[in-house]
Amino acid sequence: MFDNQLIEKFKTLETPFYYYDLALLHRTLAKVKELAEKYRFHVHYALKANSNDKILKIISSYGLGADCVSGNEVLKALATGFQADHVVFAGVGKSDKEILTALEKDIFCFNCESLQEIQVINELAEKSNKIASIAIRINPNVEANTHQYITTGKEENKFGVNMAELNEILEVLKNSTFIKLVGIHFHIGSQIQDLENFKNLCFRVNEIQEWFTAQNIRLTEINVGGGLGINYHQPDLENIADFDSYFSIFNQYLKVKPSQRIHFELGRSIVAQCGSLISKVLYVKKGTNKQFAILDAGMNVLIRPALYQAYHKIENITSTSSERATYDVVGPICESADFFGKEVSLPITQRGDLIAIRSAGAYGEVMMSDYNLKEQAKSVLLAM
Ligand SMILES: Cc1ncc(COP(=O)(O)O)c(C=O)c1O
Ligand SMILES: N[C@@H](CCCC[NH3+])C(=O)O
Repeated sequence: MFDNQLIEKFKTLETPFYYYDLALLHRTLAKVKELAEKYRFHVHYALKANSNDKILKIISSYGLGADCVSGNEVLKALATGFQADHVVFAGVGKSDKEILTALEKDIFCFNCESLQEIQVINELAEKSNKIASIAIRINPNVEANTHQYITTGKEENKFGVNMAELNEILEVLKNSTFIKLVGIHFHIGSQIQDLENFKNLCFRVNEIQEWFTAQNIRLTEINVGGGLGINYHQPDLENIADFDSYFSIFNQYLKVKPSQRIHFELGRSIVAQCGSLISKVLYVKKGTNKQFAILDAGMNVLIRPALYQAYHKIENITSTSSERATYDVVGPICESADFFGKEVSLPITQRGDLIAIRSAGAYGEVMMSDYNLKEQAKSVLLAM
């Protein structure tokens, strides 16, 4: 992944920084585009995974739509080249201001997550003199087999509405003259590696579609969300996610009518592998039973290990030692949760070595904070 020329370049840069391999991003997007065209699927990139301007401009240049979860994401998507009529807007807590922004910009569709939200959108659309297209986000109650914090499609999650609420929602929609129901939306969770879960989602969507047909409601847009997982353990072996298998499941198992369009909202699988957090070893400290490699990046720069006990592959990219030792790789923040990996085997590591924390392109830079008033990491984008 990192050749000598790149490592020499890294040595000249101030750490920590997020490095993005743009050549890999382009290859990933070319694959997604090829399959989307093959199956006539509509893929929206989930901005929440990474909203770096340069990355967004590259993604929009492949003709993808945008999946946004705030008014600011909607504005950012438009500013970076996504077309308004390819923007979907989800979120359990859309503020009035955000809804008005999205109405003003004539986005494609609101993914609505409650009866209350539908009522507010109707009122605001009337005031704005617009008709809002909406999809109802339904909890399919399908297992995602992922971390509990990133499971979203179960009845106990705060997202979407449950099937039992649909009759009441349809009643409200009858009187909501400034709303047009165009579709249904699902998202069962993130970092899903067992593709069986998506197959189960298809079966559930088929049942739910039958329910709508029985109510005599015609839907044109079926949005199955995102969630395709990536290989955090072997990023070089599988640097492009298995989009072939993923899309072919939906092609095979989702029953669609000729007038219907299938939408996806992919985040992690598009940007995770092209990003690495590059950090410098400040100190190697010996504890009673272990040694710590203390980096200049902490949980404020990449919070995933602290928040979800997430695994990221850690590499010492400058050590020349052929001997190895075990280190807890930690950050400088005043929290015991501030670690990137425990008992990590690395070549003998010294002050000044550069450490790469891999697969950090998704939910890395976007979740950065200035906790402890530590400096935030910059981003370095190269197509080497
Ligand atoms: C509604 C919705 N759509 C899309 C995504 C993107 O998911 P992922 O990055 O796992 O593809 C998320 C995040 O989980 C989400 O909540
Ligand atoms: N932030 C999470 C993913 C959240 C997905 C958004 N619904 C992660 O780092 O894995």
